Amino acid sequence: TAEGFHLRLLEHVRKTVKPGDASNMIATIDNYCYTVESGMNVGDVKGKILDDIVLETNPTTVLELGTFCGYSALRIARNLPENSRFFTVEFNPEHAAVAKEIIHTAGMDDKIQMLIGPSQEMIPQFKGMGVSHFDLVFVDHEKDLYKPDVILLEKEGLLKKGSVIVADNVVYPGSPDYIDYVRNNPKFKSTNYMSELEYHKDVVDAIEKSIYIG
Ligand SMILES: Oc1cc(-c2ccc(F)cc2)cc2cncnc12
Ligand SMILES: [Mg+2]
Repeated sequence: TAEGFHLRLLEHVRKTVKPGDASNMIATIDNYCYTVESGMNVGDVKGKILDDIVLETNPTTVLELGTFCGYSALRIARNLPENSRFFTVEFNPEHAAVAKEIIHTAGMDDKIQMLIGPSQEMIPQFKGMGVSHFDLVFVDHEKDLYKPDVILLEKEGLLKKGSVIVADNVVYPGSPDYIDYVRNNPKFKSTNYMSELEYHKDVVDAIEKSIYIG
């Protein structure tokens, strides 16, 4: 069962990974998910779309909602310029503990700051941490929180003209209220990137990129 996936993945990583190498960690996680059991990481196919958007945006301040095991945190951090600030929020302490070890083993501690707690409580704290706004936000947590959290980010003044919101799973499992909100909101310009569910070629999923125009 998916229950305990993070612990089985961590055991596999401890036995096989080459420390200090983020790309090797990413490949190791993908290989485990293709050959042993799939986890809810964004994966390599949608991960490439995410990589391209990060490289195109070249963000200096980034937020991820939904760390899980740290896979997408590594994909994002790997493509950030020097002296950028990257925060990732995870509410599940067991997942966060696995992510912390995976990020540490990959040698990316100094690029990624993990916060453990509910996104609705974490988001109001960023101004006080010296964050003026986020250039890019990757939304990949509880699908029912996509819309309220993006609304909260705007309310907190954490979006600026040109800020990019990248949302995973807008088809499967789907976040219909978020898609409806962001596509019908004149403050956002959205693009859909059709793809497939991680590690499942036969299941359709998509990434939505929404640029905040304020
Ligand atoms: O990318 C994702 C995929 C799935 C998921 C659900 C059901 C299923 F059968 C397969 C995969 C769940 C997620 C929860 N949070 C963030 N991302 C997720
Ligand atoms: Mg996802």
